[in-house]
Amino acid sequence: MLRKIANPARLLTFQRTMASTASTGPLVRTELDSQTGYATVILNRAPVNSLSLEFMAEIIKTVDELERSKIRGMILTSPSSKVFCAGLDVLEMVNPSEDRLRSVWRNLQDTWAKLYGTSFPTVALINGHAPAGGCLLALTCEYRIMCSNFSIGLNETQLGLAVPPWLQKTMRNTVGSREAEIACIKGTMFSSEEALKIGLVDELAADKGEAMHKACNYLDTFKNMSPYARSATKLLLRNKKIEDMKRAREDDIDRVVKNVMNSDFQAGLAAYLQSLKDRKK
Ligand SMILES: CCCCC/C=C\CCC/C=C/CC(=O)SCCNC(=O)CCNC(=O)[C@H](O)C(C)(C)COP(=O)(O)OP(=O)(O)OC[C@H]1O[C@@H](n2cnc3c(N)ncnc32)[C@H](O)[C@@H]1OP(=O)(O)O
Repeated sequence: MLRKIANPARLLTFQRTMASTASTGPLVRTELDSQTGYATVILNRAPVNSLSLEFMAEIIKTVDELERSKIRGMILTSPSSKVFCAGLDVLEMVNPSEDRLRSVWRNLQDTWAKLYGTSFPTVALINGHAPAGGCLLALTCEYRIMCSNFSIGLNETQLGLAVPPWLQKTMRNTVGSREAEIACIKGTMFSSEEALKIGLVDELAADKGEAMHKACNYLDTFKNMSPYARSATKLLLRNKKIEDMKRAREDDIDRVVKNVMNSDFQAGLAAYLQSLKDRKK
């Protein structure tokens, strides 16, 4: 459940309706507490918040809007009780047109860059599983609070995908070189407790209410600090990585197209999709 806001009149909700969504309501909901200046961004693409082209475009637009609104902090979360984000929408990779695949990958790069380079402080409230692109979203935030009994990790190699350099760097920056190298190569999925142990998340919480409380505590640490000094320092730390990604982005896209258009990859993906269905039987 979302944190109760003392005065509901203070709650501003930005809502956008998106075409081609299976979710009810907008793909991304933002609730702004005007007392604190904290925005809760709720990823809302049922059933598992998988990242389609349109969903990522909506996340990017939301962050742009929040930058303009001069918020004091953002909490990124999901309305699901089981899944934070299931990663890239695997259907985007099934025999895609090359143009769409290029756009999907470009939007994933931009989603990462936009969230990684926000001027305001960001917390991922990971209230469910966060494989692959779900872990990527969490890694873009400054601070991660994870509810117990879920899993998180960059499992791309398990799916036959290479982890791109910019994402490897983000993982390295978070857990250190050795842990990142092994985790990326093996495609390890970590339990919440293991993730805490290696520093992939910063705190655990028993439930979403506790996680929200801890997220606000993190954001409160900046309450009396100059937003300029804070964000300038963050961007000095992070901008080079964003610029590096942008410089190499076309090569990155070419590599992904080659990877995904390959018939062996497509055969593996078909088997993977079947295994997702079989798990339910
Ligand atoms: C363009 C290619 C670029 C390649 C570059 C490589 C790396 C770059 C790094 C970033 C990108 C990474 C690539 C990815 O993110 S690939 C996706 C990886 N994700 C997964 O492997 C997650 C698979 N899903 C699960 O493990 C589970 O669904 C779960 C998230 C643990 C949730 O389990 P549960 O609550 O039990 O729900 P269901 O399993 O029943 O799922 C409900 C429903 O949703 C469908 N679904 C699940 N995940 C995805 C997904 N990622 N994309 C699309 N659809 C998904 C699932 O099939 C069910 O559908 P049906 O109800 O119709 O059966």
